[in-house]
Order: sequence, then C-alpha cells, then structure tokens
Amino acid sequence: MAAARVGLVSSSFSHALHASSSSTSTFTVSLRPPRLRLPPYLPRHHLLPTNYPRPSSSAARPRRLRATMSQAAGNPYAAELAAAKKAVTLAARLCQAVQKDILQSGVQSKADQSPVTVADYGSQILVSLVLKMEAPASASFSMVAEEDSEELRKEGAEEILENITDLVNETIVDDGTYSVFFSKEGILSAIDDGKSEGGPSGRHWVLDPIDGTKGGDQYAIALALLDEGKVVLGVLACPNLSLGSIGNLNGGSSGDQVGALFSATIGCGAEVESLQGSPAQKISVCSIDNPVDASFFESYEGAHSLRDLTGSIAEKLGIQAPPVRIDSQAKYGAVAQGDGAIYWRFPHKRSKEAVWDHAAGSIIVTEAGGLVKDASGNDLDLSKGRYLDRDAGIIATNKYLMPLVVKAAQEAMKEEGILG
Ligand SMILES: Nc1ncnc2c1ncn2[C@@H]1O[C@H](COP(=O)(O)O)[C@@H](OP(=O)(O)O)[C@H]1O
Ligand SMILES: [Mg+2]
Ligand SMILES: [Mg+2]
Ligand SMILES: [Mg+2]
Repeated sequence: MAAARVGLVSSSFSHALHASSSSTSTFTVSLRPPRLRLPPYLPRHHLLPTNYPRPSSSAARPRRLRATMSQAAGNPYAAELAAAKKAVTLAARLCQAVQKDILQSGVQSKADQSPVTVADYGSQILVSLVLKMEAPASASFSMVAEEDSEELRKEGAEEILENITDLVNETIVDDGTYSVFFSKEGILSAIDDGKSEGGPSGRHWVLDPIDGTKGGDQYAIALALLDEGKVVLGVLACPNLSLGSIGNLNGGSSGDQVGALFSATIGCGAEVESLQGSPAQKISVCSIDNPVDASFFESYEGAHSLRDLTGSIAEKLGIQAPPVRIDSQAKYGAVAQGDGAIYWRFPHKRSKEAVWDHAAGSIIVTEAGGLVKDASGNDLDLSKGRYLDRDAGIIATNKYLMPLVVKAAQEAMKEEGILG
C-alpha cells in the first residue's frame, strides 16, 4: 500500500497526500483505507435519548425560536466556524459509539484523580485532525486542550492505547472524508497537540473533548477559538440533549430529535441546530427580570459547586423553582436558548477553573444576549493561559438578573465566610 507520512499542516486531503516526508508527522495518509473493526465491546450508533428536566416555572418559557440564515453571511470567522462544527460533529460520533457504561471500562485516572476515558482521548484526536485539515492558517496551529498523553505512555496502558487507536481509525473510515490512518505513536503525538498554553496573543483553539466525563446523562464537546485574547467563536455539541421540545416543560416527546449543536461567532449571534444537520435556529436568553420567576442550572455533581451557598443565594433572590442539575456546558446552551434564566457554579475551594470548561459556553451565552461574569461581576478573562484568573464563582444570566445575582452572591459568600 502506498502511503505518505505528512505533517498536519495541509489544508486539504489531496494536498496532504502529495506532501513530502516529515520527521514531525503525526499520522499516515494511505491510498487505501485500512480495514478496521471496532472491538466487540464498543458498539456503534447507540444513543441514549435522555433529556434534562425542564424548569417548572412557566415564566421561564423561552421565546420562540426563529429560523435564520446561516452565520456564514458576513462572518469573518465563517471558515473556522465550519471547521469547528465539523470537528465536534465527528468527535460526537465517536463519543456516541462509546456509551457511558462501556466507556467506563476504558477509564484512566489522571494525577488529580479525575477520570479520563478512551472517548476523551479519541474526541481530542479527531478535533485536532479536522481543524488541521480544514481550518485556514493551520500552519500556526495552537490548541489548548484538556487531555495529554502522559497516562497513556505509562506501562500498563497498552491495551487502552490500542483501543483508542482502533476507535479513532474506525471513526475516520466510517466518516469517509479523510484517508488518514493513525499509528499508536501518531495517536500519542496528536493528543499532545493540545498542550498549548494559550494566552493573549495569536490564535488558539480551546477544547474540552468531553465535558461532563464524570456525570449523569449530559455531556458536551466544547470547542472555541481565542483570537488576540478574545473568544471569537464557540461550538458546543451536546449528543444527549433533545431538540424541539423547548416549550414543553415536562421534557421531550418521543418524536424529539436528540443531539444539539450550539454555535456562536462574535457579533453574529448564537444558534442551535441538530447534530444530524437540521437548519440552524437563532437563539436568545430569556427576558425574565424578576428573580422570583427565574430558574437556575447548576452542576449535577455535588462536588463541583457549593450547594449550601447556592441554596442561600436562591433564597435571597426569592427563586421559587427547584435547581435544575445537569452536567457539562450543556447548561450554557440551555441558558442561551432561554430554557432557564441562570447558570452558576461556586466551586468548593478556590479551585482552578479551566479555560476549556467555559470558553465555548460563555460566547454562546453572550452572543445570545446574555452575560457571563465571575462572582464579583467581572468579565471572564480567558487569555491568562490554561486556567482562568477569576474571583470565586461563575454566573451566566441575562442583563436584568446579573446585578441582582452578583449582589446576592456577594452577600451569601460574606455570610458563609467565603469572602472577607
Ligand atoms: N471539584 C471540582 N470543582 C469544580 N469543578 C470540577 C471539580 N472536579 C471537576 N470539575 C470540573 O467540572 C467539569 C464538569 O462541569 P459540570 O460540573 O458543570 O458538569 C469537569 O470537566 P470534565 O468533565 O471535562 O473533566 C471538570 O473540569
Ligand atoms: Mg476532565
Ligand atoms: Mg470540562
Ligand atoms: Mg473534559
């Protein structure tokens, strides 16, 4: 089989195929796709049609969705947006192939004891591949991504590495866009494409390959582009989130499409479409201005946010509706489309918040007309490297509620001794 080893700098497959050898190569381009089969314990095309519970307050009903033209018209980042959508859609396909329970069989523990799975690694590799193949200016490719190859290079990780390699190659063959084959070394090297430190100058992709690894039903593949220190686009693939039941507060009907793709580009608004490719719909945050009518989202995982504190903030605001707890940045998507009024997180300690946990979600909310601030009411600064430099807590809501929520949060934090 003829094959050319190439670096990931080509903007098209045909270009890549004719590229000369490079010692920095991370994958092999083959003239004939390899014949690969998923291991039997990794079933394909199996979806969990789950939905998060809808807020019970009728005032939290969102505005009707409006069909819009694609964000391509007049969008200076149209090419990057198209590449980002393609990247997370392909990664979502891999994630769907590896369902949660099966996914746990390939679980690795990171140094901080948080889990990372074959799907986290696989998703990160596919996003990096698609961005390098599709996005312009890929010669200066920089990506700040959550995972690295350290655990996979350790003794005992051979089987997991083999599973990831098979899974990634199988997904690429199934998709059919790229005739690319990853070796095990290529897999390790592609994961480490995400080691950039980001920062205030130049362009950096920011990726959470699976947000919500350790959680309930919801997870997201979250990808954003940072340009000169500002988030300029974000896409959020939520494979288990239902579309089409937005006005139905009792949850989705069996006819609902499952799999949502949120996207936003700076100055162009925010949209949602089906992961299977329905026309995009413009979205906007709700216009509730009385907190009594508001509902709020917070982490499904109790360890990720101080529930005593958020209970006290909710009480100060007079919020009647019970908390809606879901995993991942799907919460940002839910606020952006007006499913609820507020998303907040107040970590237990002043733990570091990673840029990939907020970059995509925050621009989707701000482009939907909302605000995203820290607990002191300051804008988030995602240009400080891999972690946010912020005051305790993150709040996403509309412009009416933000000052009220910040005030209540400050008071509650003082009472709890969290602020001096
Ligand atoms: N103790 C903790 N406090 C705050 N956040 C935490 C945490 N442990 C993990 N996280 C972060 O919370 C994210 C999930 O967000 P949420 O709580 O909104 O579902 C995780 O993303 P990953 O699943 O990508 O690791 C992880 O970055
Ligand atoms: Mg993680
Ligand atoms: Mg995350
Ligand atoms: Mg993650």
